[in-house]
Amino acid sequence: MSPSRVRLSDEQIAEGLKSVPNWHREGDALLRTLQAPDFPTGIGMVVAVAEAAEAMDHHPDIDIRWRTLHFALSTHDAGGITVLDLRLAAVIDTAIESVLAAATGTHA
Ligand SMILES: C[C@H](O)[C@H](O)[C@H]1CNC2=NC(N)=NC(=O)C2=N1
Repeated sequence: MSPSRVRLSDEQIAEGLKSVPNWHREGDALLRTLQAPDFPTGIGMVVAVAEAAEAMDHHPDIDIRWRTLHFALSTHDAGGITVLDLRLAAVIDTAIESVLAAATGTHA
């Protein structure tokens, strides 16, 4: 099994979460919930995340209800949280920020 698909320890997860402060752990998943400004922008976020996840070959669970997006990350093959989930969390944050900046015309 590649190192990236090895379940992380509680300590490793806690340490990794420091780099992705928008996320928190619940059991064997990393979770993030956010509000999009409107439904089309929320869908745009989902599309951007989907493209990034496909490129990584590591995919989030996504739930969107109007403007509320829920992301849950876990490595199914490992039955828990791996470094792939921490990497995907950072990738999702970047994708969301990019779509939001484009939608609101605010580029850093
Ligand atoms: C064959 C393919 O690489 C695997 O099925 C990938 C696809 N995307 C995945 N996504 C997630 N979240 N967990 C996995 O174990 C996983 N495995």
